[in-house]
Amino acid sequence: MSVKLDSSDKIHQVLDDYDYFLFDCDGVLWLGDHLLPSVVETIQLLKSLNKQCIFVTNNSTKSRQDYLKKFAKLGIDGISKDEVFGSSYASAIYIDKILKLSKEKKIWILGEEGIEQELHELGYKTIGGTDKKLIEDGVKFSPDHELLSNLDEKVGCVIVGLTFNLNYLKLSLTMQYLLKDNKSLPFIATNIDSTFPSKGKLLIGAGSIIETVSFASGRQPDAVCGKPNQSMMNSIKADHESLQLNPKRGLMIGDRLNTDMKFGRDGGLDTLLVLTGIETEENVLKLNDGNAPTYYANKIGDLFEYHNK
Ligand SMILES: O=C(O)[C@H](O)[C@H](O)COP(=O)(O)O
Ligand SMILES: [Mg+2]
Repeated sequence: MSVKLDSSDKIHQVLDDYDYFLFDCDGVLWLGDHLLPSVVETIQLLKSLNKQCIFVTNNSTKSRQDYLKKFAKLGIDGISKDEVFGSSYASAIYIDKILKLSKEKKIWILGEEGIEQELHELGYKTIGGTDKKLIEDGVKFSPDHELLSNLDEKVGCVIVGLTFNLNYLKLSLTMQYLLKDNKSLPFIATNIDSTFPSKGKLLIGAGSIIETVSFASGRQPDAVCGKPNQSMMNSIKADHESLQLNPKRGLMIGDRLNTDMKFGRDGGLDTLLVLTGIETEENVLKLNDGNAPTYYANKIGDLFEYHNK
């Protein structure tokens, strides 16, 4: 049964019990560009107590560099690039270190800038993505579009993530590359999140876009790099030996059960679910012990607000 963090005593105990606080972003720190209450104060409190704060997001639309700008813009200071892990970065590392794709090859992207930047940083050339040619206003889609019949022979891999500027041409080109060479190009998905939490509304998530091209092409992704996949957890543990040695000194904080909470649990960490994103208290209370988060709270800011009571 999950313990609700709704008193100063419980919060003080949590602050004593953990040295590493792994934060999900969408639905925990913010909703879009809307910062959630007492987030800045909570991170300042944890840093003042010499706690390690690490940010682990499945949102592939931004690179780690872009997230540093967003943190600063929202007043969350003192965050460094090696404290940020995103599914765009995890996917780029997968293509480079696991697939070992030649830098002679190009990568077709159905996604936003974050994926482009992380791949470019590793020396890869990309096509698709934010290419303006693919979002020509007022241009009626034609199956005879020259790009559909002139696929780039240098493309060696397809990656799909959350795409805000989505259209039929991009979906169709992605499908052509997934079918190319007898369906032999590696198909990488950034994350499985079916929905995207925004202020006051739930939007379509990366997972739903990936399912669209997957269903159409008759292919399942060869790899899904975001949470709950442990690749980001292994990178974090590789950088933080004492967490590797004692994962129980780590607390994974998130708003989604099938990504964040599973990611933490599979990594051997304890887990805290906050109710400012995808899940409801009702969802949590009906869970059996095996899948129930260690703790839950109304919002992450309660760590600060109850600490000061
Ligand atoms: O659709 C998506 O990609 C997700 O909703 C979003 O990215 C979740 O990001 P996170 O909560 O892991 O920061
Ligand atoms: Mg989230």
